[in-house]
Amino acid sequence: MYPPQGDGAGRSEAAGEAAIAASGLSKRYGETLAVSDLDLTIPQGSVYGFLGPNGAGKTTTIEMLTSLLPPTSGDASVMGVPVSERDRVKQHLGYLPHEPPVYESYTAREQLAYAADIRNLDISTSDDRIDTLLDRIDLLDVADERIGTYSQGMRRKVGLVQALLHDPDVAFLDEPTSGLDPRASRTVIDLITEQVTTGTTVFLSSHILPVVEELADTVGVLYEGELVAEDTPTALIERTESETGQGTLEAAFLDITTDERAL
Ligand SMILES: Nc1ncnc2c1ncn2[C@@H]1O[C@H](COP(=O)(O)OP(=O)(O)OP(=O)(O)O)[C@@H](O)[C@H]1O
Repeated sequence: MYPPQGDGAGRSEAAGEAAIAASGLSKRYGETLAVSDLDLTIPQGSVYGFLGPNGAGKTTTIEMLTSLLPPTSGDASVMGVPVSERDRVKQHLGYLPHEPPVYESYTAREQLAYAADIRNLDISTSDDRIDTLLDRIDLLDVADERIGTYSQGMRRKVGLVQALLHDPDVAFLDEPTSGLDPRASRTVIDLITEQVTTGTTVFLSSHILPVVEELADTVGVLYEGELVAEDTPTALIERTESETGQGTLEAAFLDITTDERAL
């Protein structure tokens, strides 16, 4: 963690534990079974690409894994901590949701200082980290301008920095490159790659399949609430290539979510 905080639980204390584990995880909204009997074991320091068509249950899954939404049934843990223990789980997490939680009236620097304060980060080191990350992501020049004046892509980048600020054990990133131009997208991909080299586990949900193909060690495909495929990007592509005739994750995804293959 950056710096060590909370109950002291961190990557070293959770050595050997899966970063994310789920068993029979399900969520029902009335008649809708949004997530059905999901099992996951995601090792520390890996990138898990989480794919699925609109309405497949990705956001619902992420909200259960980040302790924001109680499951209807099943269990899940992050770094060995059950998701029912919200305060403890939150200490391990960074989360970039679909809508980055930022205040329009704050500057990026104020927003990130506020996030650091909430996380009880040491101010002298967090100020340096904020500047380093803002520079890394090409926002340093506008760091003292109000977020209300930012483009959607710039807000997304602030949200990403906010999610990574405390060097989390596990980062849940929902569409980190959505709305970014190719150069900004490349910067974000490189930043995520660097973060993973420090040991952070990334749970990456995105419809931008070339980004998932590049970053993910393992890809899980959710279809109507069920995990219908899980493998390395290469294996998923090879498995479907004879039918699709194309060697891309996008072609594999379209094939898998058309005929709903079993694991
Ligand atoms: N609060 C809610 N109340 C009732 N139904 C919900 C609620 N949230 C989600 N759902 C339903 O659960 C299912 C899964 O939704 P979810 O938002 O998890 O999908 P998703 O994979 O994140 O979709 P997208 O890619 O469009 O963001 C959908 O059928 C959706 O309508």
